[in-house]
Amino acid sequence: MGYLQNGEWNTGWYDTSDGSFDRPETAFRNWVTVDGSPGPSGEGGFPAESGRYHLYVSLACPWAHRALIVRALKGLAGDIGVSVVHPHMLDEGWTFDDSRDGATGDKLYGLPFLRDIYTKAKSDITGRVTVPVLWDKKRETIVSNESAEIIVMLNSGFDGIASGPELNPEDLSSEIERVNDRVYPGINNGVYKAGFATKQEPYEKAAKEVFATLDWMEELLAERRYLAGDRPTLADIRAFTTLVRFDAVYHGHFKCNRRKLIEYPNLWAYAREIYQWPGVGETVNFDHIVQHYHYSHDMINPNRIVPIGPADDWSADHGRGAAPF
Ligand SMILES: N[C@@H](CCC(=O)N[C@@H](CS)C(=O)NCC(=O)O)C(=O)O
Repeated sequence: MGYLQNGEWNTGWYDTSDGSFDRPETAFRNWVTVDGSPGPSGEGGFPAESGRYHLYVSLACPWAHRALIVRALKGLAGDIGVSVVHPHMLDEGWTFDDSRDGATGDKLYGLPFLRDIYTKAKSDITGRVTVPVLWDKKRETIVSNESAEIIVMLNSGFDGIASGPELNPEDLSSEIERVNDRVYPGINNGVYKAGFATKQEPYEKAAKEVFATLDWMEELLAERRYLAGDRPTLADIRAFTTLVRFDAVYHGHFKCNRRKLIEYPNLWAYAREIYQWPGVGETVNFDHIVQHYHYSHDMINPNRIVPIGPADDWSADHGRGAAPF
């Protein structure tokens, strides 16, 4: 674990001296658009082109996982390449060690560390070195390292190249926003707030919020098939990457242990359905997920014992009918 300061690597963990974890802002906020015009933030000059962009991901990371799922659902696997880091994130940060199954090394430049991709984009950069990264091979720079925006680009910035379902439909936009505004603080970031807390009070506040949010989602799914309505949207992808890690990692390692995902009938069937959509199961790597968290966070798990894990059956029939696409 560490961060870049003026392009130099420093080892160090987040400042949690007040007992709570605050997620830092993201550095690169440009957008791929159909014609290269600027998006809602950053600068323009990143037009959609097959073969031009590359994703750097960890298969352990829920934020990177969002991008991998949308890439798969939008039929972009042949247009956007992927490099996968090693699941252990220690003093060097994310590395391109390819010795573990599923880790690919840096397919573009053969660099040793993900931080080298950040300094290649900006030699004097200050900030954390996070996944996912959407890289532009032509301009040799980072387009974006904000997953919430990368998935919107993959859904709609590649029109004419992408196929597959519309995951950000205009008519559901206010519901998508309403759901995201609850799911992000409640569970996506909420599990981290519980897990990284170093004092009792912030831990309890976050953990209770996790379960209040899961209870709310469980009830919502009794009324509608997907979180924002009758069709799957980016809100479901954003929820799924937390749900799929829940029993394996967040329940134990992050102390979100009031209930397991499999104890919520609607949520568990819903999560299994998404897992079983064409292309999604292939993006889930439980070995990287379980290894990463238990091995990398030595302030939570100093002996690096990796638990044997639950035996949740993700391929069991979900009973919710045919896949929507
Ligand atoms: N806001 C970012 C957060 C990404 C993020 O925090 N990724 C984690 C892995 S799950 C990471 O790379 N952490 C490394 C670090 O913080 O140094 C996004 O959603 O893309």
